[in-house]
Amino acid sequence: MARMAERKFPVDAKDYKLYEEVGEGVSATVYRALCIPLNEVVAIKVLDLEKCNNDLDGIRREVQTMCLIDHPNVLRAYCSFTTGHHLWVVMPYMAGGSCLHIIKTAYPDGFEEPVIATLLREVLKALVYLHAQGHIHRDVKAGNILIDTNGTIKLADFGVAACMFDTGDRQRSRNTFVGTPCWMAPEVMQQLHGYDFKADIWSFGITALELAHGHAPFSKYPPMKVLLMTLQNAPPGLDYERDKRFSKSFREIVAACLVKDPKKRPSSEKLLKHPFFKHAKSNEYLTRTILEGLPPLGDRFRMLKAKEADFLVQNKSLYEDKEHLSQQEYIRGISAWNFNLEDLKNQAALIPDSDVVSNADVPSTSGKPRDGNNDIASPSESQSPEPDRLPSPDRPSSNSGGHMEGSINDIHDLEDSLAAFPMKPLQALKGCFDVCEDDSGTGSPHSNDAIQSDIEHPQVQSLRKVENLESRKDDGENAGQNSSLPRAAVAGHKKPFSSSLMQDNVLSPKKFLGDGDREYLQPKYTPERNHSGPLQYRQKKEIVSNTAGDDLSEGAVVQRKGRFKVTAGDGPINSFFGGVSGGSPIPSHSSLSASILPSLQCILQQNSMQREELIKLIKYVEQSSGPVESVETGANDILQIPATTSRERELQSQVIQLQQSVGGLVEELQRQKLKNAQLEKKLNSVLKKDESS
Ligand SMILES: Nc1ncnc2c1ncn2[C@@H]1O[C@H](COP(=O)(O)OP(=O)(O)OP(=O)(O)O)[C@@H](O)[C@H]1O
Repeated sequence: MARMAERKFPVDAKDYKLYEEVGEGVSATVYRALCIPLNEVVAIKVLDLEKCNNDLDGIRREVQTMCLIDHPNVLRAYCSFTTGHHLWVVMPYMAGGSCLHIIKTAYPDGFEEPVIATLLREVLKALVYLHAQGHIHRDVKAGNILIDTNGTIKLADFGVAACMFDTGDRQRSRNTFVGTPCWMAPEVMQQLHGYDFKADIWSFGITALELAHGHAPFSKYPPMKVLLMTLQNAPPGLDYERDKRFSKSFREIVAACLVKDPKKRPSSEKLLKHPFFKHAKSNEYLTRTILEGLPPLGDRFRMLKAKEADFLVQNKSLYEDKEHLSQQEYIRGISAWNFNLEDLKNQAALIPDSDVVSNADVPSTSGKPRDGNNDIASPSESQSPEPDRLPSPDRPSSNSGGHMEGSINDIHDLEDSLAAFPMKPLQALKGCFDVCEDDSGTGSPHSNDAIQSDIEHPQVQSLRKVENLESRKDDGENAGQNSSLPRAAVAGHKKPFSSSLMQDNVLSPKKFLGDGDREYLQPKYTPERNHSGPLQYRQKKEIVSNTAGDDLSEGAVVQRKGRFKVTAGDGPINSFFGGVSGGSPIPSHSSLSASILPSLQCILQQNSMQREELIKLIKYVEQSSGPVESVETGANDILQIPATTSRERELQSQVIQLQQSVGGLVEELQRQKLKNAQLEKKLNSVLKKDESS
């Protein structure tokens, strides 16, 4: 390290030669490059500051952290500098790429246990170091585990790292909703008491499953569903049936990490001593087993991009349909997201019940072979739902009741869980979807893309041209025309207004009817789809923009934040070049209303439903104080009111009990009246007798 620090990496773009693209994240593109004066191959992460919204603090933090890092398992930055509106971060080139890339290229069903143990041991070493330094990484996942040709493993990407020792404003970042949903710990989602480095342990457990299965649990679901499932379901884990190939110690370590109560999770230091790591081997073993025979990183990256482009081109017709565009938006799900009960119900209805089976709903003894694409892991953990699970009184005990029933149950599930959500997480869930800055063109006649093409560094521009040409070749005839659309042309796209109030047609129930739609939402390419994978998303975004072709009206370009980020410490979302300083503590009116409105609407909607039911109940109670005959009719009326929530059902049964007791009292009264009348009669006759005698 000391030797490296002595070498001075130049801070001028002219001193670097960019080669091919080797990776893409949400806000960055990574190139292999040559540092000319030092004659050393490096990786350069090029961040488009315009696309980073107001997260300049985050970027600064990432770069600062990366420069200060001094550990063999943590990727450090050599230097960083800005050029145009791009930030270049120069770092060691990890020629093997990320574990996610390797999985996608050659191990779609995951790695073998010794490989996993070796990878995870190295990652844990990085976490022990970071945690000891007071850092929470907050984005541990296979996409951020990089490997070099000699098998060295480094944990990368400090885009969302937080410092445990921060005070004041920065401390608040730990109450901020960041991370990638599938890997995100429940306490990070819930935002009740903040979180600490144990959040990384959860992500580490999810990463272990990702390495074992080739994808993270719930990765095929849209973000909101992932959030709900993570909060509601028992934690995922390794399944005895499906994961027979893995050892008991592997199952144990995963289970130890994926405990919902962060206090019960072991520290990184303690985990490192777990017997599971007896299976770990040398770095050289990794080179032999997972790197040998792989094409160079740049080629692999291109192949993956082409594969995804193919997928999108093949499904072009789907994307041309406006409704599907909305659906596509929904799948990508962030910027136009609406936190709305109806939408959540619709979402639930979209997911075939076979996919919606919660961990808690599947008996582990079923021994049923699971769909290889099913991302929901671990029936084994499912038998004993955790005590800290959100209450869900109407949770179905099984999903065997057929498709419709499954969907309906799931809707109830969602409703109940929403009802059970304390207000803060409710806001947090809303908050997890950034409202993008005004991309709609209302503020600026140019989109980011247009600006980008104007002032992009010439090296990046020329690489983009080559990339465009290549993608034209790859996309074949159909796509050629579209993919050749220059970015500047696409820039004319009117991005959807990013208010949180979604247009009515966006998630209208009518589009959830057809099976085709379901297929669309659960495509055959499921293993390929990973909502959290930066590469796929970005690729989709571009291709969809292109394939959308003529339809420039809406939904074609939606900017997604790969990590969800909001809340306490975060000020308004503003553009780096928008003239508004980042990190202002006072939210703008529009961002405030965008964050609060959906929650208020949701509450209003629920209130008005409850109000209707109450009016019916009051009417009934008024009627029931009338003649006895009307009681029965009234009771029938009551019973016909669909019981939508358990509270309503409770009220209904109370009313029925009251009716019954009123009926009983009336009968009793009549009996007493009769008795009285008889007594009166008797009394009268006695009196008459007395008078006559
Ligand atoms: N030093 C490196 N050497 C080789 N490849 C790299 C390097 N750094 C990053 N990559 C590749 O580029 C991809 C994107 O990089 P990175 O994750 O840093 O971008 P990001 O915008 O922060 O993405 P994310 O969405 O994960 O936050 C990585 O997944 C990895 O495949």
